[in-house]
Amino acid sequence: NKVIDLHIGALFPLTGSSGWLGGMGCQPAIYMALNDVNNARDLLPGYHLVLHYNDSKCDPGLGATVLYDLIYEPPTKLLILGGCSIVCSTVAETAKMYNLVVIGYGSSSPALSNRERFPTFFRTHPSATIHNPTRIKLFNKFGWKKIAIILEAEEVFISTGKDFELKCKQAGIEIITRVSFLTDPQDAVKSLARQDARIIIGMFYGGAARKVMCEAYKQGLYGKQYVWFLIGWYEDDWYKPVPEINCTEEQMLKAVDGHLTTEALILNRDDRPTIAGVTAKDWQKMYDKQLSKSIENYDSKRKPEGYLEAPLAYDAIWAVALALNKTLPILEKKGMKIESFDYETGTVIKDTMTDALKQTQFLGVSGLVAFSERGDRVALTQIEQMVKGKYNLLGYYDTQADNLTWFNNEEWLGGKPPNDHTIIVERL
Ligand SMILES: CC1(C)CO[C@@H](CC(=O)O)CN1
Repeated sequence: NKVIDLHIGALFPLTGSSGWLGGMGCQPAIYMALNDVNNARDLLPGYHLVLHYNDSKCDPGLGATVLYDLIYEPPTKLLILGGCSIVCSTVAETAKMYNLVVIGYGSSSPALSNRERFPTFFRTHPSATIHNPTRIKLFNKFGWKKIAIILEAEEVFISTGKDFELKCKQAGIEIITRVSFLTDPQDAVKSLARQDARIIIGMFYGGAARKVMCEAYKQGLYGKQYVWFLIGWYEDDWYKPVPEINCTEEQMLKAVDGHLTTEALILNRDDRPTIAGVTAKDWQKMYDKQLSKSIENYDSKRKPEGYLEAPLAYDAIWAVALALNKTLPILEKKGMKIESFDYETGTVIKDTMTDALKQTQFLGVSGLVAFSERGDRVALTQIEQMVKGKYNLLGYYDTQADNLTWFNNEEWLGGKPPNDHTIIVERL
């Protein structure tokens, strides 16, 4: 019997001059998943998923126009996949007017957890706020109660910083100072020094991280009395100076020595077979092969942007397929067909899809895939420490279970964890 096509829209940040251009790395993973889903025997019987995509350039304005193209050019799309946070905000805000579910595979902004604004938004990419409970868990572990924050004035860091301060207050942790900068962190670092900050949380992109840590070197905000918490998803040699940084590599190494990082775990770490039918490690080999086919003279040392998030894109298609699979029989009972969906009257289908996504759970290549009430990805976080230019794995944290797996690999320059402020020893 005839196979019916179900059409999905997607926006990839492929070209463009700013923001996260992760479409390059994510698109091949999405096609891998489409292939696997369409070949899976007992999934979506009688249906075939077809993808229609446009380049968003990680630009919200262009994102809106190409969303309209996807909506107004036949065939009708059932849902939309989105990448960059700033594009997903525009797309998810608009898409709900067309009864469209939106799945973010590359969107980390905390703002997207707003269920009033984005009632049909789900994401396989964890929100940036996932770092915050992990940071607080470590403060409690090492007895730090006075914390300083320095952040780059970007929406994602401002909203993560707000969530962080709220959680610190709830945990009885004092924020002794919070500073931000647009492009030059010199004054911000100066005020950290003035406030005698010792435990410092840095929220900024990799480029700004180089400037901050070079400034920290110049102002002596490094060494055995300090702990810097940085973000863990920078490229491996992020601390190596680039022309505009006036610190040598060895000065940078001194500044970054001993810092801790937190990041969401977005590649399954054990050897269980994932939804792809293979382990995450084996999947990555297949993905690498796919990349070398889709990017001419692909250099496996220069990973494309989106390489890290590719498992999230792969799992997003599986989440859609499994949720759709759950939706079919429910619609049948209502005498409805999924292929009858249209933007004006599709409310019941959209609601059934949303309910199905809320219950969707599976072991994806990116780890256990599950969504919170607000559509946020549930995930573990990973904690590392840089020692002499190399990151050592310190542990994992499961926020939901408040469970810290710790390997006792940490090294302190002063032989023990630094204090969070100057201890005045009374000479009796
Ligand atoms: C870990 C990172 C780099 C965070 O930003 C995401 C992009 C975005 O949130 O717009 C992609 N993944």
